[in-house]
Amino acid sequence: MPLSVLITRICIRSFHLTRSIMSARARVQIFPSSKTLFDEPLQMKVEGLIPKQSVELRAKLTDDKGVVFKSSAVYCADTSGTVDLGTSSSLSGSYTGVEPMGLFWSMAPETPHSRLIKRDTSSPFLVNIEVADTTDLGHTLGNATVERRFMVEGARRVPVKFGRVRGTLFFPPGPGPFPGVLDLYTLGGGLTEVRGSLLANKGFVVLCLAFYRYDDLPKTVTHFDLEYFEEALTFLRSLPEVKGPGVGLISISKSGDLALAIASLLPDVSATVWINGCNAATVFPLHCKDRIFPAVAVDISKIRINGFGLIEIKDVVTDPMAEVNKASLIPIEKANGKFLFVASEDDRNWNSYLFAEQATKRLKDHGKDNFEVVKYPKAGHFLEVPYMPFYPSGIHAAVGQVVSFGGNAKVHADAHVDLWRRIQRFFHKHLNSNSHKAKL
Ligand SMILES: CCCCCCCCCCCCCCCCCCCC(=O)SCCNC(=O)CCNC(=O)[C@H](O)C(C)(C)COP(=O)(O)OP(=O)(O)OC[C@H]1O[C@@H](n2cnc3c(N)ncnc32)[C@H](O)[C@@H]1OP(=O)(O)O
Repeated sequence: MPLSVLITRICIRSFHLTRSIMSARARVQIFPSSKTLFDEPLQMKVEGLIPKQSVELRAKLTDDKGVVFKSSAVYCADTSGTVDLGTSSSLSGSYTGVEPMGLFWSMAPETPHSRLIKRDTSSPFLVNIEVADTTDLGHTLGNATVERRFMVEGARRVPVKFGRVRGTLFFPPGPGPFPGVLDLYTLGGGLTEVRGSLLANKGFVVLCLAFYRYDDLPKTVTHFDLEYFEEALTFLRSLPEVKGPGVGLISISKSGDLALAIASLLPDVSATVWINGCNAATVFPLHCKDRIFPAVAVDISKIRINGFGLIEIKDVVTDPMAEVNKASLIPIEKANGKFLFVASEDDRNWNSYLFAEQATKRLKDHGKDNFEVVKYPKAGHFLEVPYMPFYPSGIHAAVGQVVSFGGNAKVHADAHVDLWRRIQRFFHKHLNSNSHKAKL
């Protein structure tokens, strides 16, 4: 190698070395604290950088199934050597622009098509934040660990085995009584505690209910029985901490039709949140004493492959209003409580937007106005809690293969934040609670 090239290389290396030594003490500041609830925003600042230094911020967590979720964003420090995520723009990476919580909602799984899994919400997620030089040396300049918790101090998590009922109960701190909410998740079975544990922090006793493939519940099902949900509601209402008689329901996807049936056919359900569900029984028949709601017909010729090579099943569930599906429709006009229908306009799992329209038309046709509707343009199927990593595709429990769930990451993340406020407001309003209202 010619001497001049060698000297140039040594100079470049020592320049990078000096830069990284100079900024090795970059401080990552987290406000209000490095220990926050999963659904709480936080502010992050990196100080002690070289003025105008280009850095990459990286976030990483490992979920309860061992899947690593990561995000990164490139920033340019200001003239005082600071990157403030509340005001600085990400120039490239997992997101661009000013996104104070971008490092959280834009995390993507290393194992493609994975959903962030938290099995036991009594422990937090630990998110590692790293600040790295963007030069080819890529030195770590600073780091921090952020704890994202699911339960406030004093909240209680109690696994439930009562009669046939299986799930987990979450109690807010204090003696109560609090309004009760039954949380139903989606197809695939198991138990999902994330939404329920966070909702309990807002002043509700929440029973996250498993309905199959969990503990000693059946591994597979051929139909659902309304009586199981009745047993769960009776149990929830019987708790001294629960203010009755009216309770709330929250559902998503497949459990949307279950929630409509529970609210319409069982007594004392005062408020039902339906997120991207259907207005007719789906996938499995629903047995309700002597009445059976058959599953709405599917047309698998409607399966298509989208531009990313992913299966799209949006039109596979046929129109619930079609003659062939009349017996599957849930008679929601029988419900005495209130409904919050939430529909994502880019739901590629099924046409939840149409189903919400049909449900509200049915209520109006029966002279009822006991509902609110919120629609999210460009949001996808899995609407969850704030800052949940976007889940645009995954293995579908009914299809057994990866399907597209739709949505735009940024719009979907904003919908999470907006919806979470609406859900709390809706439950506080209709479940007669005066506590926590001030915060909303
Ligand atoms: C072009 C060619 C195409 C060909 C396709 C042909 C297909 C034709 C069929 C067409 C049918 C079309 C029907 C359309 C109907 C559409 C409408 C249906 C309604 C919906 O859309 S519902 C939305 C669907 N939702 C999902 O799919 C959920 C997303 N997916 C997932 O969550 C997961 O991937 C899934 C599917 C649940 C499976 O994940 P998996 O890893 O297998 O399982 P789990 O992680 O859930 O469970 C593993 C294991 O852990 C136990 N478990 C669960 N929770 C807990 C807990 N909290 N604590 C402890 N243990 C837990 C669970 O019981 C499991 O134990 P096992 O012993 O059973 O392994």
